[in-house]
Amino acid sequence: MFVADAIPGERVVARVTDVQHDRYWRAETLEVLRASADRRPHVWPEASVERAPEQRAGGAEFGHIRVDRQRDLKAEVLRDALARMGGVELDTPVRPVDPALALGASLDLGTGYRTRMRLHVAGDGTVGPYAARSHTVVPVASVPLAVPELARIAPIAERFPGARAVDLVAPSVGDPEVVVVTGERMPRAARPTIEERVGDRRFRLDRDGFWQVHRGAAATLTRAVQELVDADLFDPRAANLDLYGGVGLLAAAIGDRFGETVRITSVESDARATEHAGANLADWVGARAVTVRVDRFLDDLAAEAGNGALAADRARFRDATVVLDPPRSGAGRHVIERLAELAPRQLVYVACDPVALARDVGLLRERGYELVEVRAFDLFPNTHHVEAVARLTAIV
Ligand SMILES: C[S@@+](CC[C@H](N)C(=O)[O-])C[C@H]1O[C@@H](n2cnc3c(N)ncnc32)[C@H](O)[C@@H]1O
Repeated sequence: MFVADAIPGERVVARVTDVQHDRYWRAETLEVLRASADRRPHVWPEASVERAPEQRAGGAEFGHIRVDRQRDLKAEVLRDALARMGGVELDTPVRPVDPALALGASLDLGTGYRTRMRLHVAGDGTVGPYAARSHTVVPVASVPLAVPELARIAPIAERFPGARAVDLVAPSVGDPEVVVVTGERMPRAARPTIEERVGDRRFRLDRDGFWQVHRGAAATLTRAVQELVDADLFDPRAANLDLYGGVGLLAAAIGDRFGETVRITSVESDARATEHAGANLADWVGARAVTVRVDRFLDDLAAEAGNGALAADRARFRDATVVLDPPRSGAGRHVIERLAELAPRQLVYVACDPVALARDVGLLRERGYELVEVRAFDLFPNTHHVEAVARLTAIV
C-alpha cells in the first residue's frame, strides 16, 4: 500500500483511494497518530497533511520529510529497482547538489531551486498548482520550491481568465519571466529564445524548450557525465552519440572534456531544439545535431548495416561512447536492442526515473554490458524524483 503524506514507520489514519491494481493499492493520510522523528512542518503550508487531501498542493510530496531522510528514501527506491529489474545489487547514496553549483538554493530545506514552474488556471481565472493526484487548482500564498527571483514575481494573487496556464521561467542569463500560456500556436521562428550559462559555456534555447529544472542541475550533470566517461575507452574519432540531446548540453560536456577534435552526433526529435544544438555546438567541427527520433535513427543505422555497411563504419560505432538522456519512460526495449547491435564500448545513461533506468540496465546486461558505476543526485528536493547517471561498458 502506497500511503501519500506518510513516512515509513509512522502510525497514521489513511483512506484507501485506489484498489484497481493487483499488486499495490494507494491511500492518503488523514491524520498522523505517531509521527516519525523525520517528520517536519511541510515546507509548503498549502501542501500540509493538516489540510483535507483534495486541498493539498501537489508537486512537493516529500516536503514533510527531513531532507536527508528524503535522500535515503530515494536511494532505497534506486537500490530496490536496480536489484529487482536490473539484477544488480548496488548501494548508491543520493547526493545533494554541490553547494557551489546550487547558487542560493537552500540545501537544508530543499527550497529555492526550481527555475521552471507551471501554475494552472481554474475556471474563474485563479492560478495555483494542481492538488496532488487531481486537476483541482489550489490557490497558494507562496511558491517555496521556486528560485527566489521567481518566487518574488509569481502572480499567485492575480487572475488569468481564459488562460491555459502561467509559466514561470528564470534563465541563468537575463531576467525571470512570467509567461501566460493561451494555447495559441506561435510560428516557430517567432518563438522567444533565452540563454542559459553552464560554467563558461552558453546555450541558446526556446523559452518554452526543455532545460534541466534545478538551478544547479545542468552543471551537476555536465560534471557527472565528464567524470563517468572512461577516458581510456573514449575515442574522439569514433561515431560518438548524444541521444535525446536537447540543445546539446551533454554533447558539449563531452566536447569540453575531450577537446575540439571530438566527433559527436546529437540526436533529438524536436526540430527547434536541434537548430539550437547546431549553433550551441559550433565550437566543435566534428559535432552535429540531427532532428530525428532516436528509434528511427538507430533503425536507419541497422538498415545500413544490413545493407553491408563498410567494416570501418561498423568499427566506428563499436569504438563509440554513447550518452543517452531519455524522457521519464526511459529508452525502452527497442532502442536498447538496436544500441546493443551497434555495440558501442561504453554508455553513459542519464535517467530521471530509476525504475526505467533499472529496466534498461537489465536489458543491457542481457546483451553483453555490465553496469560499472551509478551516481545519484537530488535534483528535485521535496519530491519523490531522483536523477541517476550510470556507466555501462561492453564486456569484451
Ligand atoms: C530529459 S531531456 C534531455 C535533454 C538534454 N540531454 C539536456 O540535458 O538538456 C529529453 C529530450 O529528449 C527529447 N526526446 C523525447 N523523445 C525522443 C525521441 N523518441 N527521440 C529523440 N528525442 C526525444 C525531448 O525533446 C528532450 O529534449
